[in-house]
Amino acid sequence: MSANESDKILDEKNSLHESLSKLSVNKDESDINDSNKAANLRDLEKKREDYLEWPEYFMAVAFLSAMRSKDPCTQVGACITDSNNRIVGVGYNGMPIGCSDEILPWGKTSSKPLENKYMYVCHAEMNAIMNKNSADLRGCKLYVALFPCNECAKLIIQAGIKEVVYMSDKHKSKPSTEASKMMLNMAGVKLQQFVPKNSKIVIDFKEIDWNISI
Ligand SMILES: O=c1ccn([C@H]2C[C@H](O)[C@@H](COP(=O)(O)O)O2)c(=O)[nH]1
Ligand SMILES: [Zn+2]
Repeated sequence: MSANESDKILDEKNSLHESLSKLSVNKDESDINDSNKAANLRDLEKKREDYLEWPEYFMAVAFLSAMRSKDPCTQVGACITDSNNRIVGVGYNGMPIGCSDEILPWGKTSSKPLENKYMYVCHAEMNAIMNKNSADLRGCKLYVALFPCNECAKLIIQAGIKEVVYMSDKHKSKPSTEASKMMLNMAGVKLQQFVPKNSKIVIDFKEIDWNISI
């Protein structure tokens, strides 16, 4: 055999080898794809593990409700639940029914008390209690974005709510928060700061694959 012929045979052999190894890489990829598909199908037959737990869900409802607030500084939401984990009241801070939130003030820095929001705004907890859809709230839990003020604490106690789960305690040094804590403790209302398991809970309508056109 000539040197030329032997080179040609060697080239053909190398090229065959290359094609075979490409085929085997493709086969590996397709094996991985198949096993991913199988795993996804198996997942669809099992209970989901990343669903929202009750406390996360109720606090998220409180925060969603806060998004309805027109207060430019602080939006507070509250969600009341019964012993069967049913939501029995939801509310956010806003002006009283029939009192125009276009006319009443939203500011807080006027030297005239009548020109500040504080005289008029109904607190989230008050609205959640007033909006209740069950006969009474005895033994219920209240989930709220901000630790309740002293006025809300009185309503919580009188309504028979037995536990307050709050997110922020940013006004802890205010006398109204101190008075609130004193009364809630005296009345035996359990206080628990919420520790979120999820740093984010997102509803992205565009991500939901239900053929919704946005
Ligand atoms: O227990 C509470 C305390 C306060 N709020 C509401 C009332 C106001 O609308 C804001 C507080 O306004 P700032 O500008 O932060 O003073 O929060 C409530 O709903 N519940
Ligand atoms: Zn309050």
